[in-house]
Amino acid sequence: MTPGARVAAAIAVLDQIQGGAAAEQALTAWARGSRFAGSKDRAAVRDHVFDVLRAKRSLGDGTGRDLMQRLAQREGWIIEDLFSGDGHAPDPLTPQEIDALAAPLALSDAARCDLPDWLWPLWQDSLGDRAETVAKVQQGRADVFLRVNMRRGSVAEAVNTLAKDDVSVVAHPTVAGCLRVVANPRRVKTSAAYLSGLVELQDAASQEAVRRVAVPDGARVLDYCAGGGGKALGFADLYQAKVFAHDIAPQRMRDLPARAARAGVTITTLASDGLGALPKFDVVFCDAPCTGSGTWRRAPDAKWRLMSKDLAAVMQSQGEVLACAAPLVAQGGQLVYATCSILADENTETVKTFCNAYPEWHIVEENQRLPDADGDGFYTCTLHRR
Ligand SMILES: C[S@@+](CC[C@H](N)C(=O)[O-])C[C@H]1O[C@@H](n2cnc3c(N)ncnc32)[C@H](O)[C@@H]1O
Repeated sequence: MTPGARVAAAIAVLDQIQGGAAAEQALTAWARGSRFAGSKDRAAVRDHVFDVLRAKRSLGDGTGRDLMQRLAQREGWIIEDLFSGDGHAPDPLTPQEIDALAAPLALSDAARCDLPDWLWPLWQDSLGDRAETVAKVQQGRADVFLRVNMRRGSVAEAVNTLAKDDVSVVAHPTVAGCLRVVANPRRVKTSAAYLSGLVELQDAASQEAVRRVAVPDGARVLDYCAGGGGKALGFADLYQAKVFAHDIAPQRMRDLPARAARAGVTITTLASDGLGALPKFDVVFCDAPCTGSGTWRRAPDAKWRLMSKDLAAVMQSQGEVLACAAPLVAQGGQLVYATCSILADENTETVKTFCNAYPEWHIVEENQRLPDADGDGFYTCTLHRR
């Protein structure tokens, strides 16, 4: 596909999304109907779509065609070359479009920061004088990070094995065993290092969250909201612990046995029924359902789809998770609450509400990481029983 044809494809996908389709579904539907598109074309179209979605409001929030014109302008691309009308490229700009593009957009603070109006005050309450900076970080792309699985080899072995597949990495500045992919991130999943379990895809912030937990040798660790099992795999790799995984939706853990086998670790999945009758756990890690506001660079349509009623529902789930997980913690054990959100309502406020309802629990350590060049936003709070 020519660069113009890729822009035309992105316009079609963006129109679907602006019409209410989810981004991943719209991209998948386009790819299915475009068998002529190679992997580089699909990647380029996806990048265009996601670059627009991260900054949809500050680009003027119009049709797919309007948005791609504004993106091209922002990126300094030669618009006439892309909107040429040649082959499968979009039609040339009309005189009205040329005038519209020349006029600066009148943007509210929320639009400039690419957030929905209803969320902007909550965002400011949560982030104070960093509200704008953090919002603007989320307008850009996030790097891909890998966790070296120490059970399979060393960091040096991982770096060398990845290099053989042309995947270049550098060490994360603060998180041990974490590598930033600096070339060919799309080759990771087919690389020998990944297929042999030497590296796992995981954001630096999630890796740091697992490393923050002090897990004694022989401890029983429960990843209570395991989902795909990223945190459980991290615990099993890093600590001499017996690791268990649970999720209210057990089908989300379906790939975990294969992932654990690839990593060379043992993780026991547990059903909700009978969980309370099992011996208690020394660590119960609750990677609670959340808005994902710390990861919106990776899933940018989530911030546009989120409604205030969704935030209320997610906060209710978070309270339920803590209330159900707390009794599973052994005497002297730790309850760790975590989210990949940066909204105080889902973090400090949820924990405060829990501690008010269950005063036997108190906060021992709290950490809020904000999204930046070195990873996503992530919150952890360790609670002990009095
Ligand atoms: C943020 S995701 C977990 C991500 C996962 N830990 C990982 O690292 O890939 C939250 C998970 O919590 C689960 N969940 C939601 N409500 C729950 C509940 N009441 N009890 C247990 N799990 C719950 C969801 O099914 C979802 O898989």
